[in-house]
Amino acid sequence: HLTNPLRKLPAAHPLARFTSLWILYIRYIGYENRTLKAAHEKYGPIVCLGPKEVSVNCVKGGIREVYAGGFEKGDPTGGQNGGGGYNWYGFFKNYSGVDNMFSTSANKPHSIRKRMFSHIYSKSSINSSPSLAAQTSIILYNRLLPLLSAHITHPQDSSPGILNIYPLLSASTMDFVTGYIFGLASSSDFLSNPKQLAWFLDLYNSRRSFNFWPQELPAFTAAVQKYMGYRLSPLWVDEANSHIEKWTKDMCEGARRTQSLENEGGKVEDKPIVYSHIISGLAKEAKKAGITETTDFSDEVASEVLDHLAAGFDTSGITLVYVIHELSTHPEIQRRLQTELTTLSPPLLPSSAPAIPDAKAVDTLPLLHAVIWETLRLHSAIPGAQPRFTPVSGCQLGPEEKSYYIPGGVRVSASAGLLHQNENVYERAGEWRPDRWLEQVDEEKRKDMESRWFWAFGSGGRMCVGSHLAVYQMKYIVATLYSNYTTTIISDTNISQIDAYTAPPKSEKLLIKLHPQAHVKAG
Ligand code: HEM
Repeated sequence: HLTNPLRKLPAAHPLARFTSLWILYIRYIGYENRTLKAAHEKYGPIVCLGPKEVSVNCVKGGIREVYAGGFEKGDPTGGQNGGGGYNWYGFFKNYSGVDNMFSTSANKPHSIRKRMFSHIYSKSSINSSPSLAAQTSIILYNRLLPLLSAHITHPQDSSPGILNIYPLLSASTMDFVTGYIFGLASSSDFLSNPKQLAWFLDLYNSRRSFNFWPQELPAFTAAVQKYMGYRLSPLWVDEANSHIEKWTKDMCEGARRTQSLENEGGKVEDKPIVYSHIISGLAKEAKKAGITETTDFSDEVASEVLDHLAAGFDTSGITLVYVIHELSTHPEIQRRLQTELTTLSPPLLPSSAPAIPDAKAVDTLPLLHAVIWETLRLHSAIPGAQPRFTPVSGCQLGPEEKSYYIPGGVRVSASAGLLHQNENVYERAGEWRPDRWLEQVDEEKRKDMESRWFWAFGSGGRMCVGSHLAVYQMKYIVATLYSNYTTTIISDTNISQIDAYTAPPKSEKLLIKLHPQAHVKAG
């Protein structure tokens, strides 16, 4: 302890300087986000969480150094020959340990993989993709709108128009993301298959509370199982993972078949954009590395796309449920949004099908943009800590007036949920106020709000690759819903977010009532 430079930092708890058991316990009981919030409020922008762990909550001396500075996900001082140490994201490998971009420990292999995807997920590719436009039209007009209208005319087990909107939002985002990855013919169609949707969500969500042991203490978890025959994570979690993996491989296989038929007049919406790209990207990499024989990339491809579809559907679904909750509790903003949506041409009404308004037109609607951004700020789908490790040589962290030397191999993290609470940047930060994004502010203030402190998608080399796809689909879904309906709350009990890295509502539901607008004919 006496030689540990972290002893000079304010400690989040008296035990934190001496043992990591305190922060492990906080994580085990699901209190990490609220504990870090209280610690930063009390002690300022840098706090010690354990003998080899700190949390930062500032831009300069904080996220700028750690994330823009490219600190690695894996501990560079650990493992054999260095570089192979603990990596919190190793938990996100699929197919019994096959890495993907998100789980990759070191920056070098990560950036090779990321370069493969940057183009297809760029804003210009997303906004101008004929495949994605065709998929959008089909998902919105042939699936989402008929389903909403059926809730009015044939309510399943409640009064007309009353429904739990959350699973429907997850279904929409899954259909969008898998559509873009695998092509529509090989993707999920959860909006039309409620049973399949329920099957998937049950498998996916049931695993959430079993992350702690394999993610925080993977070596210990494996040792307990090996030597004591005791599973700290139940067997059915592995079984749920296997089902999801098998389902993903089936979609890969579908995309492979579509791709091989591409020259035979396939439909534009069936083009497997991401899948094709990764196949050709991996083949190019293999060629560069001098590998000439045909290599089977199927596990690598599936591990990668499984991560994209999980990251993409869950986070966007969570954001959307809060968009709808906030709009339903702010009827005046909902009305202003509906007025703004009438300016779209063609309008997003069933009578316009199959034509949809241009992606750029949807993207530049000022209030829609403000509503999405304010929700990403206040209800970040990933509000939790994003851990990295300090480089071997160590670094200086903390605000200019009081920075500290941090040695190599220290776990360091920041969180969107805390950065977005800065009152100097976001006044009345606890309130959902989309108008803050529409107010006239000076250039510096705008940069603070929009880029320096806005962290819903992270920052630096490992920030979200799917942010433009996320914003694209969320804007079209919200625009479609509010072009046709008004929403009010029926029950929002336990709508607040769970205390976790990815944070859906505690209740996993939001009961709303849909009120058709005058032009909507029930069908
Ligand atoms: C509202 C929606 C979304 C939010 C809030 C979000 C947020 C984030 C954040 C914060 C990270 C960095 C996490 C960390 O380093 O710990 C991330 C990474 C990532 N996201 Fe998203 N995301 C969203 C949608 C999507 C979509 C639609 C995709 C689909 C492709 C996607 C794919 C990924 C991938 C592959 C990474 C890892 C990137 C890398 O390792 O370089 N995300 N996301």
